[in-house]
Amino acid sequence: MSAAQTRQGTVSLSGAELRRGPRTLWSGLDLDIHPGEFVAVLGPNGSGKTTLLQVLLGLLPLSAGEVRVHGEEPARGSSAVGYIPQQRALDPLTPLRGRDLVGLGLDGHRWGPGLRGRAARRRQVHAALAQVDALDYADAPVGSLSGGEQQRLRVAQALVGDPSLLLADEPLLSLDLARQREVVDLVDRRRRTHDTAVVFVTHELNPVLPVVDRILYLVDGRFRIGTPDEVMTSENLTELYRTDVEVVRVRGRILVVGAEDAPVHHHEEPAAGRQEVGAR
Ligand SMILES: Nc1ncnc2c1ncn2[C@@H]1O[C@H](COP(=O)(O)OP(=O)(O)OP(=O)(O)O)[C@@H](O)[C@H]1O
Repeated sequence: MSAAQTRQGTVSLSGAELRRGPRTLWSGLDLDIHPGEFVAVLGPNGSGKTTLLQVLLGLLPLSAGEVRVHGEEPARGSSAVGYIPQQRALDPLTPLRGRDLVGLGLDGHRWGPGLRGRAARRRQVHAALAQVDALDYADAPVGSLSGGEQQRLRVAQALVGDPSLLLADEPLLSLDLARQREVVDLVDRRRRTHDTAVVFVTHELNPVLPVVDRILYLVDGRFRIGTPDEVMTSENLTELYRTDVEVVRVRGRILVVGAEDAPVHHHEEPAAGRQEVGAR
């Protein structure tokens, strides 16, 4: 990576605007995301979180402003960007093994045919499976695996191309607390060991709170960007939701009261050993 690209950050949005039909999802968005940084994207349904990932993937152009990923316009199929799409249940009858699913993350990238390409590919898939501790079930049909095991494989699929930017769209959906923590830990470990920048769309802030650096909170065209302590205040959320909202901190967790669709988990029990707020 060149010095200019490093200075610019992994992701750079300036004056970014996205309109869909008559709606402006967001505008005037300035955000630089640095190598190794963990950014959580929060917001109610339809606030444009997935759309933001689509822009960073090069699938959707901005309506106005500029976006750069690694200093360049985002390009579809870049191996420098790993993507965990929103979870769809895998067909229980799908004939894929875990190993095959992870290998799909390499297709369309850099492996040519031939023996050397195949051996390198096998090594790469093995390393990604090892990174998420999924070697034990790598040869089982994916449809027979638990939700948590399937999610580990999706993380491995996103990491197999050795990306320097990881985009994750609600990767905690329908996982229990222990599995949520495992996925968050895997992603956190990856960005610490490889300096991979992370953009993590989530409805549940508390599971990522101990690892998150900054939050982008989108509500109906308005947004706030900052550390959890900067963003998660009653004043900010009252302004964003345009209704009285109270943000309460209880035993290191953040509860949002008053905005019915606020994407923060209200009911989970605190997890032992994870009491700190936004601390790294
Ligand atoms: N192809 C499209 N054409 C027009 N509008 C669209 C299109 N795709 C999405 N939208 C609209 O853009 C808005 C933002 O959608 P997006 O999926 O980004 O929201 P989100 O914040 O990810 O929501 P959720 O939490 O429900 O996943 C929604 O109102 C959606 O209906």
